[in-house]
Amino acid sequence: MRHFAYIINPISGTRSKKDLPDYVATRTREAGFGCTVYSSPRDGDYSAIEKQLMAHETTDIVIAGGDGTINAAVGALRHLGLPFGIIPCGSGNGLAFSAGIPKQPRLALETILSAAPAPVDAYTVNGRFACMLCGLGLDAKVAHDFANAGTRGLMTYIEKSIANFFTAKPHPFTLQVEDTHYPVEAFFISIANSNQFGNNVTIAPKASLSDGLLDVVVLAKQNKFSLVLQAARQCLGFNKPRELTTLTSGTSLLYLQAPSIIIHNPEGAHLHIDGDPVDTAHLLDIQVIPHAFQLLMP
Ligand SMILES: Nc1ncnc2c1ncn2[C@@H]1O[C@H](COP(=O)(O)OP(=O)(O)OP(=O)(O)O)[C@@H](O)[C@H]1O
Repeated sequence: MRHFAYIINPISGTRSKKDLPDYVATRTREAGFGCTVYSSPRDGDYSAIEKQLMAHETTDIVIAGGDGTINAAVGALRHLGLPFGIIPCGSGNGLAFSAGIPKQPRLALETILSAAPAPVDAYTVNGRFACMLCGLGLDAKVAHDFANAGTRGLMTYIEKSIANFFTAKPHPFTLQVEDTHYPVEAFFISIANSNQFGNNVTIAPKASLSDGLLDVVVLAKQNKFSLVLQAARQCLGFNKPRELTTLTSGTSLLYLQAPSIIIHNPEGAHLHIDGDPVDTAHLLDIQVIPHAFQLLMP
């Protein structure tokens, strides 16, 4: 018999999750399966939960949280080889929405109970697990401010994005794909596995969750009006990915796909991984992990 483990983050997003444990347990048992409900560990240490998963002969792991919770749970538990499901309960829910998982927790649960697992890529940033989107510069600074804001949710995210937009300054970077080096001053660099930032705002509309490629988007130094226009063109899917070797210097928006990339970050621009702020580095080695885990998705 299938046995579902639900890992619920009590603080992600803004929606109350008070009734969620009872709801998922009742509905899962009604469907004829076993289940256990856990709270996500605040410190990201999943070793105690892992022991429980094995003791209960768990067959499926369902994460109710945002991208940060998915990152921590999948990074810690994917070696078990069990399929993951997502009930989107975060502020952005980029991976869940990229995978077409419904926003409503009840519908997401029905998808999980009936879906077949499909492989999804992930990647590492200097060896650290990432599954959705990481970024350097402006959006990472927003992630740092968001984490310190005291409130979560979309409105807080928008407020922090607007405040940072007006003060943002470009940073020097060098992109390295195989033997090609491309120096660029940029407001931000996003490296996406999913096709969006979250909340269905696309950053790399062509990004596939399972093509073995990362989508890299760079917004280079330009005036802020042009920055908005270029970002809008990218979000609306007007740009096509190009080879780094074909880009001329002075290009205001770079969009490329590669299985790995090295980014030199001499000024130590802020870094986020899956929406959570992390310590930055002067050299970032980013490598895709093809078919890193199985996701229950429509
Ligand atoms: N039991 C817990 N108590 C308190 N904090 C927790 C707990 N479990 C996880 N966390 C923290 O919750 C934070 C937010 O999680 P998550 O990223 O999933 O939500 P979000 O930021 O609201 O959504 P999204 O990432 O989709 O924008 C993470 O930084 C994580 O460390």
